Amino acid sequence: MEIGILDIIGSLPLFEDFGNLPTKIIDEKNYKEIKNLDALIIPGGSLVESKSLNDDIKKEIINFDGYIIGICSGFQILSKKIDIGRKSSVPIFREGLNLLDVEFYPLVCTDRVEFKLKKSIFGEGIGRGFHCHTYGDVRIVDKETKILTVSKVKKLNYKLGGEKEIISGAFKGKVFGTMVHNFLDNEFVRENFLNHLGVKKDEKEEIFEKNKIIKEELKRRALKYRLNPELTKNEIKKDNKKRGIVLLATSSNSGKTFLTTALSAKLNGRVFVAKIGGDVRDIVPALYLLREKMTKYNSIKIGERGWVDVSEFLDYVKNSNYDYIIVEGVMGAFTAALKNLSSYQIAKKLGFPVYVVSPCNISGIEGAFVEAVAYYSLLKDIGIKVEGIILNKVYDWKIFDKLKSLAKKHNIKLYGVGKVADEGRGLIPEVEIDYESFCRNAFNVDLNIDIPEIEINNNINDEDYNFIERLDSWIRNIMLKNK
Ligand SMILES: NC(=O)CC[C@H](N)C(=O)O
Repeated sequence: MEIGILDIIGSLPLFEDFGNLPTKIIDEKNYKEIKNLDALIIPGGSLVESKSLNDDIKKEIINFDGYIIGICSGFQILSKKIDIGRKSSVPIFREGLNLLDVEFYPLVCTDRVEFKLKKSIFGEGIGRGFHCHTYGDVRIVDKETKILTVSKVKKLNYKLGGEKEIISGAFKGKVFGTMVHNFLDNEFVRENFLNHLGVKKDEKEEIFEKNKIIKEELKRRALKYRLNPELTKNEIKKDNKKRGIVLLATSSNSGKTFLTTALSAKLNGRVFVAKIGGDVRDIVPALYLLREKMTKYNSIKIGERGWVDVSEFLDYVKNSNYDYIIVEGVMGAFTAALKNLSSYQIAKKLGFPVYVVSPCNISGIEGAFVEAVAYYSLLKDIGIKVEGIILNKVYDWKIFDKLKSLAKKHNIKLYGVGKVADEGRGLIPEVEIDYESFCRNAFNVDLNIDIPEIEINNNINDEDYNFIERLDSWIRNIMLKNK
């Protein structure tokens, strides 16, 4: 039994376990072997956005007569066409392989879901998994293609609504696709599939053995190691310390995702990235680069958005063997503070040191610095350990240097990250993202910040946050000085 997993530019072959079924890596070099497989799994990623499939690979997949299982991006490329024109006034269609009579349109969903599996070679029943996509409006356009999965979702396009059922998967003949990550990790799904393939107990063990070996190989091929070959040898634990930070911004669109990715690219050690709130799409580039799995611990709840609460998160990272924990905030640090739904409140509960990220493209470098200093001071007042400021999208280093000297005089650590020369569509997370290009750009960033040791004691200080009072006393102090 040989089950292939596609490992090409833009794919996420370790984003989930795929039931531990893959036994063979199929890449840009050995794609001719697809025809010898019993089944091919096409993982998620940015296969459409990265234009990952060349004509030769396309041909092999189209002519393959075994089972094809596409997950998320892997499902999208099996379709007729995908409109990736999110935030565009006209659709931007990309052609799929036309193996399923399905069309895709923009619909953001990042929920953990329960899905109903319709009768198929995977059996039928209720399973669990998660959604993490931008183009998730699945429209079946021909009767020959049937519904495979229906997911229960609560949040679509960022809006929390009531619970709703949406079509999340389709199949026709031996071609299957679903938007549900962890689909094959549902034991009944995997067992039914193996039974259908006629796999007996011994052979199943063999599959799992081979799977362990190829997973190690896939990890070695992570973009992080391809970019930093020296880390392949050195990446051993130096000490038992855990280091970590939270990136809090002065606004949304500050480039936190880019910085999280940039940090993940160069750190020498095991890196765990997490997102405050539900938008796990933001940490996928880092997971792409590191070739780490998406788990429920990668998203910290804020109100009803997100996957695990702070205490569950802290327990998990405390008992993990990660060396670095990088947490990305959502929106600005104080957005929704009066509803007790802001990133700074989560950062405070975590107790990790914070960097203030301030983008220079709206109020200029000077304005960005002023805003960042205000945030810095208020966060400190609130009792958060602020480690420094990162000005992002710096366009003039002379101006930056002047501010840096000033910051130094006041003992504030100030870092700058230059503007990315050409921010094409594929480099804007909210619009369209090509993981390979985004991560390569992030790797080129020169950002050498201190990541302090953290103490995780999980005695969460559940004080009743009264933001207005905090703000009041902070303003009073400023006004006093001005008198
Ligand atoms: N997780 C994924 O595979 C994402 C698929 C695709 N890039 C989307 O955003 O819709």
